[in-house]
Amino acid sequence: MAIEPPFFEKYKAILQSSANEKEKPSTVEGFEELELPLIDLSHLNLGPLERQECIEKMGQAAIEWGFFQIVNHAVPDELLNRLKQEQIKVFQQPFDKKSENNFLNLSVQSYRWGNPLATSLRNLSWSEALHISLKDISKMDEYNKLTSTIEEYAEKANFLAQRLAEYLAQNLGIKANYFQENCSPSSSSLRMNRYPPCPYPSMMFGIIPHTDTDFLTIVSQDQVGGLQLKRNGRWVSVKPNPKALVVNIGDFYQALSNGVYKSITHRVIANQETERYSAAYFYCPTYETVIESCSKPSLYKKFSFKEYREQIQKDVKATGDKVGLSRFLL
Ligand SMILES: O=C(O)CCC(=O)C(=O)O
Ligand SMILES: [Fe+2]
Repeated sequence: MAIEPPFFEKYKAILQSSANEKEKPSTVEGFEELELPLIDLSHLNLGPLERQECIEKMGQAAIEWGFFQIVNHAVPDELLNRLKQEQIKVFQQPFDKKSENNFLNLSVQSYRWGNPLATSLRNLSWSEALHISLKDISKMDEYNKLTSTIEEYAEKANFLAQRLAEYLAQNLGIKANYFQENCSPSSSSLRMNRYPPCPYPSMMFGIIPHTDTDFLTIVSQDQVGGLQLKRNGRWVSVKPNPKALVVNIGDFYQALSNGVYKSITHRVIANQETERYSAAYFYCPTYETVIESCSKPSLYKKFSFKEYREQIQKDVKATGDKVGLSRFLL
């Protein structure tokens, strides 16, 4: 049975009408490949001076890039490999099974592909994803290796994300227990992405340009490459580093930091030959948490995670895409 989602059948009309369009998404070729600022977390345990330098470097990267990569992050390679193997196994199941409403006992729409509301190639992602809200993990079959691996990974990722968020907060004078008070291991989510080979890589995206709806994201990616971010008005490719995890600032940290840390637009380019896997851990607060700028005058209205999500849902329905933080500008 076929594992691939029926991209061609579903998006036939868009594919046909877009073949002649002048303005197509950018192609794979010709992007500069950059190494993200590298933060070695082992420096936090050296001396006070190295520790301070490391924290400042992280803050600087969050200001100038909105992205950095971390090594010596204490997530074992063995666990990352196991997560990838389980991820491969789950996506290799037949499409009919993946798209069942109670697949893995998760909430409806945990398994996603393409974009049900796509109106053109610009808002169509050539990928499939399992988006697991971590509060759902208790519903999954507990004797399953996928469940236990996700549980193990989520615990490590949560610990790491909280530490990163706290170090970043030190540069801004946000109170030390802010994240402990507002985030819990079950308020975050894990999105496992699979990018199948795409027959038209020059015409469409693996994931359309977006910013992340969270405080920060920790991404584990394989060596295929394709992640790009917008830097000084240009798209640049992130060079994969097998030892590193990628971290990016999300909309909530941009709002909390009053625009100091940047939630940068990023995307994934489709690849004609090779499938690609990544796993993104979204560090989020509880729904009721109200996010408010840490300094005055505030650039943004305060909003709860719930309000923000509802706004995104409205915008996606109306435009096929999320509008994001600019909705909340004062
Ligand atoms: O696949 C990647 O490298 C990034 C994925 C991503 O941006 C996301 O899931 O939000
Ligand atoms: Fe993202």
